[in-house]
Amino acid sequence: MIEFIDVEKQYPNGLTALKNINVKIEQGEYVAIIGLSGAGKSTFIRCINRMHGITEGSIYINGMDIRLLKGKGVRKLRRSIGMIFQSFNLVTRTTVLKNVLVSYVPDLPFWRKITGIFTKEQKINALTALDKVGILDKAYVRVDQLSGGQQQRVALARTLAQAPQIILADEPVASLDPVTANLVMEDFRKINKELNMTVVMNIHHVELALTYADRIIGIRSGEIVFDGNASDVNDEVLSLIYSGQEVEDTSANESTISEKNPVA
Ligand SMILES: Nc1ncnc2c1ncn2[C@@H]1O[C@H](COP(=O)(O)OP(=O)(O)OP(=O)(O)O)[C@@H](O)[C@H]1O
Repeated sequence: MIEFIDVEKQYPNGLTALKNINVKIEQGEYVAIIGLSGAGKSTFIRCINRMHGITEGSIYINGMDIRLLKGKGVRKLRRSIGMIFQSFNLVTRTTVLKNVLVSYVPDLPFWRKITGIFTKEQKINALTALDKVGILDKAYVRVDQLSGGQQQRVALARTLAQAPQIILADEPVASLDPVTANLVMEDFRKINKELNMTVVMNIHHVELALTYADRIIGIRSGEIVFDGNASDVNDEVLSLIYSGQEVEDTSANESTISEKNPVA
């Protein structure tokens, strides 16, 4: 379980990116974080794996106060949490399989790191991860010969090979065409349901969020203004998240939603 208690995050320049954050995410949930650009979505996600430190409050992961972790503890935490980025973060001049095997590098003894020798079990796990995201046939293909969607699947397989309990995804489909974006979102859902991995994803595309995630957290100006089932998100909720208007103000909601078109 991920638990935020009275969390505040202030950047060194004085900007408060998160405030009064109290939220619990159970193991196996699929949560989409939505909100305007600059609302604090990336900051929220990056606090979970200590890419960003918080300034007030606590974050517990499976009962462990991650604020108390030091060097080795932080590295261990990050290995137990997969992270997927919009830009895939792959080594494009080498094969798909090698990119997935990279997830084992921190666990290798020094002599293996420099020789690049992986165990049979690691190779099987890497191939199994590629199979899970449907690109086993691409294992020996160079990454730069793959489409964007296939590359994001390699990134997902690399994360899976790490066997994390939690996957954080920062705009994972933002650079993909609509059809491929749906396929990748489908992969996330499959992994979430079949392997009971928690998925916490930032996403600008509201329609995709509502289609694939079970729970939506709406952040506005660093605060959670909506937290509920995807099926409970309606135009009024979207207006609250995206325009800051109160739910009662229905007359203005319609025009604001169509103007900003957050559901497109
Ligand atoms: N390293 C930083 N130093 C100072 N301010 C930052 C830093 N990173 C982010 N911010 C600010 O914190 C606020 C929240 O940023 P964040 O990236 O979390 O928003 P976001 O909702 O993910 O936005 P986007 O959808 O555009 O990625 C913004 O005002 C941003 O300018």
